[in-house]
Amino acid sequence: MPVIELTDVSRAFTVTSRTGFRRTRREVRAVDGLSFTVEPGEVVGYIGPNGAGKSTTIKMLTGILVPSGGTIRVAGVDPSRHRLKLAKRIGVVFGQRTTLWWDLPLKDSFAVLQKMYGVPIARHRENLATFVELLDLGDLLDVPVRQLSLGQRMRGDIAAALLHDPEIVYLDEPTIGLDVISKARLREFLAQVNAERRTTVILTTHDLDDIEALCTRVMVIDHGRQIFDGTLPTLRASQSAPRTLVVDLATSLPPITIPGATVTKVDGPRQHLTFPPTTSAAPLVAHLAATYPLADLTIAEPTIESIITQLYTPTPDLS
Ligand SMILES: Nc1ncnc2c1ncn2[C@@H]1O[C@H](COP(=O)(O)OP(=O)(O)OP(=O)(O)O)[C@@H](O)[C@H]1O
Repeated sequence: MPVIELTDVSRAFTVTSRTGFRRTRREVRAVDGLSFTVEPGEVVGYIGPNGAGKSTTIKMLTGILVPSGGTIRVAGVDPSRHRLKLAKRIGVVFGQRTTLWWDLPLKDSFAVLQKMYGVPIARHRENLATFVELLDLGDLLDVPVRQLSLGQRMRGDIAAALLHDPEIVYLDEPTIGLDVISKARLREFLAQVNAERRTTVILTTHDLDDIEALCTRVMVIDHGRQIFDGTLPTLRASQSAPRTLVVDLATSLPPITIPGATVTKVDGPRQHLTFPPTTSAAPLVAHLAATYPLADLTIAEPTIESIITQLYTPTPDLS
C-alpha cells in the first residue's frame, strides 16, 4: 500500500504586483494537477528547475500548505488536517536552514527532540548511539550548533530528523554547500538507513550525483506538472542524447570510419565516436575490433545533467 498518495493535486498562489498606482493580481499555479504514489522504502529523487513547484509539493506533504485542489494522503492521513499527528511519522531536513537550536549544544537539541516526540528513552539512546557512530558526531555533541561548520551541522540535522524513527523523510537539498567527502559520507549514511529501516525518502536536489547514488526512482516536474516518473536508466534511455565510444588505438590514425557511428574528436591515438542511444554498442565494437588495432575501449553514457537539460528544453512547436 502506498505511503504517499497524491490525486490531481494543485496549489495556486495569488501574486500582487504594483506598476505606478495600479495593482494587478495574478494567479501562479505552483503545482498543477499532480498525481503519484510512493511505496514504503522507496527513495525518490524529486527534481526540476527553479520554481518548478518542488518546495510547494513538500510543504503540502508535510501539511504546512493546504492544496487548492485534489487530495493528499501521507501515512494514511490528510497532512493539512492532521499535521501534528503526522509530525511524529515524518522527518524533514532543509539544507538551507537548520531545525536545531542555535545556542544549544547538539546533544541538548537531541534531548529536546526526544521529549517533543515522546521517544522512549531506551530507543532514543539506541538511535543516538547509532547515528553518533555512523555520522561521526562524537566530538560535536557538546558544541553549540552555531559553532558547527555547515557539514557538521547538516550531519546533526539529519540525525535530528531521524531520531524519532520516522517512516518518511523529506530531504530538501541535504548536500548543498558540502565538500565532496561530506557529501559521500552523507549519501552512504542515507543509503544505510534506507536499507536497514526501510525509511521512505523523498529527496529534492540539484546535485545529480545524489540521485545517482541514492534514488531508485526519479520524478521530474516542471511548471507544477510531472514530466517524467521512472528509473534513472529509463530516464537516460528516454532521451535522444547520444552515447560515446572512446576508442584507444595502438597508434594514431586518420578518423575511423564505421557505419552507425561518427567521429567527433581525435586526440592522438584516442578517438571519440558518438552513436544513437537506440543502437546497440556490440556490433560497433565487433566491427572496430576486426578492422582497427585496438588498445582499449570504453562506452560513455550521456550524463544525467545533459539528459535533464534536454527534458527541460521545450520541443519547438511546429504546428
Ligand atoms: N508563498 C508564495 N507566494 C507566491 N508565490 C509562491 C509562493 N511559494 C511559491 N510560489 C511560486 O510558486 C512557484 C513554485 O515555487 P517552489 O518554491 O515550489 O519551486 P521549487 O521547485 O521549489 O524551486 P527552487 O528549486 O528554486 O527551490 C514559483 O513560481 C514561486 O514563485
